[in-house]
Amino acid sequence: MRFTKMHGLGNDFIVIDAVSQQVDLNAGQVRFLADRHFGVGCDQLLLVEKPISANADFKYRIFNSDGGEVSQCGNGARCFARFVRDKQLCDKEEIVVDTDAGQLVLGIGQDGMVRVNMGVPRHDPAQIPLNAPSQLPIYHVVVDGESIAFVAVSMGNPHAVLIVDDVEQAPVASLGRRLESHEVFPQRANIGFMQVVDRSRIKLRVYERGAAETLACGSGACAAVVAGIEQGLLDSKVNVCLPGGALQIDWSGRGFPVLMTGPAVTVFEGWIRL
Ligand SMILES: N[C@H](CCC[C@H](N)C(=O)O)C(=O)O
Repeated sequence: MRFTKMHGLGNDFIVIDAVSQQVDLNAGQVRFLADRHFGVGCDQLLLVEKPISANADFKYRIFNSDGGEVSQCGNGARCFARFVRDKQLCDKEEIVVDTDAGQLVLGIGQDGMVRVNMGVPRHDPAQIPLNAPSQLPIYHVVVDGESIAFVAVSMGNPHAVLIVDDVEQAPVASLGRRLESHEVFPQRANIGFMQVVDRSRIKLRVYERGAAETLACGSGACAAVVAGIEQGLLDSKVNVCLPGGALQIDWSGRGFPVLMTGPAVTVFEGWIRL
């Protein structure tokens, strides 16, 4: 099976063309391919498939390194666009992809940066999903006797955003792991730790569902900007500084889509027998 190794700000992917080759992976095979010692190594594995909808060009499927299939991956969407363009699978200015959470629209600019319309964020607990009786601006859960405040939002995948004074000092590994699988999130969640630098700049670290802390999280960057704007802390155009680099996130408010712009890099091509 042919694959391409790519990354978006160090959030790395195995990308597989499942249009021109027959691909049928089970969770164990995904875990093997994602393993950084016994396999190829990646945070997520992405499949490029034939579309479901009449107006779409492809179906975009995403698997975390723990083998679980999920519905959204922002950095992966940029790599998806770069992949289909470089492989000459699609030469359209705008590429429409079906995902399990709706459609994304991808475009590659003259500067080589990739723009993604990440869709409209969802706040209803049932759509996140979140075990809460009603929609609140801030939720609280108790972890090890401490009350933790967070903003909850779905970008097609569940996110909890914590506002912290200093991301470098934030307990990303310990608290991120506990919150990721907290019972308040029936499908687990991605946990973002956001430091507001000013109204147009944040620092962010993300403990990802099914992958632990990554160098960058595209949907997490979108969720953090939405949370910051909802809390009145940010303007509509925000530079998000992640450990692996920076993304530009734009959001005009409820009912509007979140727009993400950033790089996508091909590292190497490979072939593996499963
Ligand atoms: N861990 C995420 C999927 C990958 C998201 C991230 N890599 C991104 O760039 O959005 C989840 O389980 O929802």
